[in-house]
Amino acid sequence: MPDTPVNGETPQNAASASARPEPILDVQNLSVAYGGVTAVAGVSFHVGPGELVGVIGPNGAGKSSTLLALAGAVRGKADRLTFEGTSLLGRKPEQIARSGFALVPEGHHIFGALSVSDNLRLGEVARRDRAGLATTREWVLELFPILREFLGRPAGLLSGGQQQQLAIARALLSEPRLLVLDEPSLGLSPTAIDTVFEAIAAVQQAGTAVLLVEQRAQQTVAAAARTHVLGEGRITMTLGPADATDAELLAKAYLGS
Ligand SMILES: Nc1ncnc2c1ncn2[C@@H]1O[C@H](COP(=O)(O)OP(=O)(O)OP(=O)(O)O)[C@@H](O)[C@H]1O
Repeated sequence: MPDTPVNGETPQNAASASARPEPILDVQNLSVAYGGVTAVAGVSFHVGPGELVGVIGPNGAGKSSTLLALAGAVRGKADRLTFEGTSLLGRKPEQIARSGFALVPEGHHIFGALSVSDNLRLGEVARRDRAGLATTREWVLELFPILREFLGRPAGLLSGGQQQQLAIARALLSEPRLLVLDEPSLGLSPTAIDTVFEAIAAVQQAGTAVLLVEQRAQQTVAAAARTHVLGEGRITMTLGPADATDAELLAKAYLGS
């Protein structure tokens, strides 16, 4: 697949833009700077309803900064930054989190002293529909059976992979329309990584849109409808599932060359 311009949308995408459904997340020309350091330099991409979209790239490419700007945790500038048609610019992280946008940040951010069950309850606080909540809880525990087994155990005693499952499960309990994951495979064993990727596929198949930031290029490209390669704050390529078997292309994408 050829390199794409800075905006990262393929020409085909651009041509069919009028035909595609309204994106759930629309990012146009997003930039993030920390003082004089530019971390994200004009990134554009979209996530359609129920789509899984990937973002890969080496350390320091600007992946986390992009997600933090979407979630309102750092201030970004953009021509357009909308979630379900509403601008995210200038909104507070807690407002964004309550609007159906769930970010699972890098690292697990679970509460180690609390039980698995109590950690899960924290994901339920904004839910008003108690009947629907019971269904979601059951679905989440089916996705991550290990959590059901350890409901009464302090979350700090779980393995890294189990803690990551807990963090994703907690986010799903808020019943987000968009689940945003920042490097969920980081530090996990190969088996735990497979479990996390299987769960992400199941989440998407259940109709939730997913924005997945990863360093596991091959698995991400295989799973996502589109995977944008980020290098030095810019989208340098956009890959499709068929590219997942092209080792040379993936290496080039990963090395940012
Ligand atoms: N709070 C900050 N203050 C100053 N510079 C920062 C800050 N956070 C990130 N940066 C810089 O911004 C650039 C992008 O960092 P970012 O964490 O977004 O990249 P990343 O692709 O997520 O990397 P990694 O995979 O290592 O997490 C890097 O040069 C980084 O040093």
